[in-house]
Amino acid sequence: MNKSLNFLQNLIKPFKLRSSKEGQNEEDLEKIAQQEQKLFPFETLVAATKDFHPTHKLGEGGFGPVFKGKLEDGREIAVKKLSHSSNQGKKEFMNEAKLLARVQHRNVVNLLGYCVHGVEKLLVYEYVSNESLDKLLFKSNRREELDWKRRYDIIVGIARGLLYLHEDSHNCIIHRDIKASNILLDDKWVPKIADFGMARLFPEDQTHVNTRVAGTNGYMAPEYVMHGHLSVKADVFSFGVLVLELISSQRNSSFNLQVDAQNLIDWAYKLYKKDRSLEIMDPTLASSAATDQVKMCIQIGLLCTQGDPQLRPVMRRVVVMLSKKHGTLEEPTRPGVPGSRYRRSRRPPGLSTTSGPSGDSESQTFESTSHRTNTTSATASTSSPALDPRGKRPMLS
Ligand SMILES: Nc1ncnc2c1ncn2[C@@H]1O[C@H](COP(=O)(O)OP(=O)(O)OP(=O)(O)O)[C@@H](O)[C@H]1O
Repeated sequence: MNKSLNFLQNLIKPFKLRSSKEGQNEEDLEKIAQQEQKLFPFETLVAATKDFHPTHKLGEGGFGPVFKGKLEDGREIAVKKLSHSSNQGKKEFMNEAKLLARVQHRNVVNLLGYCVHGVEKLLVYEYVSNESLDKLLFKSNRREELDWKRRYDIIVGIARGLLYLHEDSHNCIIHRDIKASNILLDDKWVPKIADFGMARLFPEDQTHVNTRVAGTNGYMAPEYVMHGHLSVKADVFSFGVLVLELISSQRNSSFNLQVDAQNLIDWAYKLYKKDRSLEIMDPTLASSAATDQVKMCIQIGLLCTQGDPQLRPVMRRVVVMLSKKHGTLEEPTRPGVPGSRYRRSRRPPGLSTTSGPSGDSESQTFESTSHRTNTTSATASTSSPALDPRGKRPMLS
């Protein structure tokens, strides 16, 4: 009896082995497929963030809270829990997130993957260790750490990241929300553009909940605020504002000098016309600044913020201009009046929001609103000027 049992067991052994190996293989394949699809299991994110513990919270943006986490393999991540107001279906969200996870550039915050769990939709980003640019530039006493060389490298890095989004990624991505708080710096001061592609994830984005107190942010191109005309030139405008902010350490939106100017770019333009543009420079840069380079960057900032979008350079040209040691650049024309991404009340998307015909958006007071306008980010064709009323993709007019 024992003999025959042994015989039987020996007969079954190889099959048993094979089936457990197959099981292992299946598991491995599943893992590979998950990695390929950039799909994170919810439990992995729960474990990484200690169940989204408040002490792990990095902050809260218009799209929801962000938590710091650590994966089992040691990688640090930032997990963004999207607010439930995204009406996007699961499948569509996954498709869009998968697409965005393919966007990879040294100057863009990498989206490592995503997760859907019940009603929860989460995005998993690489963790960027230094502060966001606005905190360093405007809110801390660490401003001096940003000497001219660092600021110049940051300007060049943002320009390259934007060029990639506009021209070199698989789709043209118009960011629509370039501003100092959306630039994260890593431990080597490399700037990384955050929050790209959000309009793809919030297609009905006029329902986007924004819990923060709204205010003028002063980065939005006038043609976009007033007429809903969206093109890569809207990002170029915001980039120009950012360049001038980086040089002056002043926010365009809360520009408060006792000078005869509406805002920072207006002030910079007036001084430029008098050949005194260097006066906008942050005094802490005096010892580190290469004045010719600073002047050139001011001129580039002014070229990018010109009122007429046609006259603004594309990012490829900006990157070339920044790489020039010397050489003449064209003369900037009058700057446009920047607007705000917030509006007073809900109006049909695409219509004028905050800035009146007089263009005095900077002097207006904006009320807190529970809705964000459709101005986050879009994927579009470079030549598409008009805005998709659903806020997702610009359409050909
Ligand atoms: N990948 C990341 N690495 C490190 N910190 C991050 C990362 N992404 C976001 N954060 C931090 O999380 C906080 C919230 O970021 P989030 O981008 O959601 O909002 P925001 O930029 O403050 O506002 P908005 O939604 O208007 O752009 C910020 O303090 C930001 O610095």
